[in-house]
Amino acid sequence: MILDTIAEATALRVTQQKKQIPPKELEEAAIRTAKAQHHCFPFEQALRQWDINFICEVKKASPSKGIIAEDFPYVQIAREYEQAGAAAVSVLTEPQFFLGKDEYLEEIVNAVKIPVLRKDFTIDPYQIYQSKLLGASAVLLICSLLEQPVLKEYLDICQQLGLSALVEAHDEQEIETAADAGARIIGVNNRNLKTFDVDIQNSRKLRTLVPESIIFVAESGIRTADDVQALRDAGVHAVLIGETLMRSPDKQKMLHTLRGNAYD
Ligand SMILES: O=P(O)(O)OC[C@@H](O)[C@@H](O)c1c[nH]c2ccccc12
Repeated sequence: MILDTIAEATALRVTQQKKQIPPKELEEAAIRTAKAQHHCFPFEQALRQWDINFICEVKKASPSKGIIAEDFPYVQIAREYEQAGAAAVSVLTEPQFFLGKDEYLEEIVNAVKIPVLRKDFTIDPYQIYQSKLLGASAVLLICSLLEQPVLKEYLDICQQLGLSALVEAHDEQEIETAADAGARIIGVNNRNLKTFDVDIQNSRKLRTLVPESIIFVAESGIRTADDVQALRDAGVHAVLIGETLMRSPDKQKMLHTLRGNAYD
């Protein structure tokens, strides 16, 4: 199964990275960085600004779609998202299956003012400390990769670092796990990471299971203004959109169209 394969590759990557910078050293540096900042969780705040808020993703490729963007001026793309009114940017850093890089994230953080989510497959606390040092405002925690006590432990580390966590759930059971662990932001993925099937109704169906005190993000497969409207009507706080924007030559115009106020 693809998710297990990606998780295994990630574990190998982290093992290699630990030889460069030992975990203790990385952890201490991240905690120092956090202490020098005030903890205001900008990612979380950004997702409660408007009736619906856009997290726009910078993604070159994916295992289900192959190469999405041949031409990949990632900093420029992030700037366009910001100019078009995105609430936050999501950056894939997984190198093998999504052709991401930590450097993309670092450069984008330095180029935009809106908060940046590090999209990677978190299976080790090392990656959370790393994300802090790369300048991310949030990390992704995928429920199906993390057992219950581990999820809670990772959320505590995020809290200590002033990092937000987007906790990804795919079904009723995972939503319960996420809420029990204390997630403040739950993302429901419309793409089943085991089969790659996309069903945009998934996040609508599961919306009512998440209390209003927790931010609800609908993720994946969002293509049209009607999709966005349906999710707005269902009361989601934010949508996470990658491919539709990455394939669009005019990202600013596409974001306006999706929002339902095309200026043409
Ligand atoms: O490109 P899309 O269909 O708009 O989807 C974006 C985002 O939701 C998707 O990239 C994603 C959601 N959860 C993930 C977990 C890992 C990697 C990627 C993802």
